[in-house]
Amino acid sequence: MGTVLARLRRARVRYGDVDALNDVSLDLAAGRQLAVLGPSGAGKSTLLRLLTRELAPDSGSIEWSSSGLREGVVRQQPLLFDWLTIRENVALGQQFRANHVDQDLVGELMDLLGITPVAHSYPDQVSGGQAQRASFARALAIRPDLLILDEPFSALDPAARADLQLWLRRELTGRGLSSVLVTHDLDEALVLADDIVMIAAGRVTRRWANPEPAADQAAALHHPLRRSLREAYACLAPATQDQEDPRTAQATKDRAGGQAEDQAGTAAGRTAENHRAAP
Ligand SMILES: Nc1ncnc2c1ncn2[C@@H]1O[C@H](COP(=O)(O)OP(=O)(O)OP(=O)(O)O)[C@@H](O)[C@H]1O
Repeated sequence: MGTVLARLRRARVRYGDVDALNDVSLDLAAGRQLAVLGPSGAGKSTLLRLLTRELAPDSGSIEWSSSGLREGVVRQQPLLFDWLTIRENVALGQQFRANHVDQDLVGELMDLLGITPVAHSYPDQVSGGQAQRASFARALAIRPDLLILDEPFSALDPAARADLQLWLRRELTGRGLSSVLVTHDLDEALVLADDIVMIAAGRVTRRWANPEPAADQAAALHHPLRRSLREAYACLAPATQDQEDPRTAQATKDRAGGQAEDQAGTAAGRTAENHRAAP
């Protein structure tokens, strides 16, 4: 593995009596995408707050490869300023950081994200998908080394979500960026992540390497790691076990070989799992 941007070692964060994170060790490698899965209250947001430096560990450590690393953040809601146009919102991160706006880059990102037609609109005049695209453009406009993504697709409709996920994967790879994505969507993790960790009760409980991310959400349904992720997640959140995802039901029907293929998938999943995420 190449350069490590950030290294957490045995990090612990407490809020009063609550251990929100406990004994978490992770490497964020340059050019790799990490997905963090886990049920509600597992500690995912707390982990992101360490990475955005809003918090420091109570014990253990977080070491950065450089003090000048740039982090772009995209959250569940776009968090745009209502009194600024979409273009002004996109440029805002640059303005804050450098007191200078690279208008060419802003224009290029808006083109890439398909929001140039709404450049002069205000946030309450655009769709939720367009607003979230503006939030991605704003994060990328600071030329980040690391993108921190806190369920950035969860408020989007399925078509916009799939579209933006594919766009993001291409951009992350094309620009050589690293990302940390918190998501509840296993298929999203399979599309976007090279490494996947599961957190429960503040601890990392499982790690997977994903040597071949799925091409899209439909391909994720047949991904060799899917069963393993699903089983691990179901153990943590029993309610999800009974709720058959309609996409899974269709995928199951599609499988001609049924059980034989399941076994092959599980075996392949195990092989991929053995190639574990560091450390
Ligand atoms: N400011 C706070 N004060 C006290 N306890 C907190 C605070 N923030 C989070 N917690 C607790 O810390 C634990 C981890 O919370 P965190 O928000 O990191 O979980 P999460 O995995 O992001 O959950 P969700 O998926 O619901 O957003 C939970 O038990 C939560 O109740």
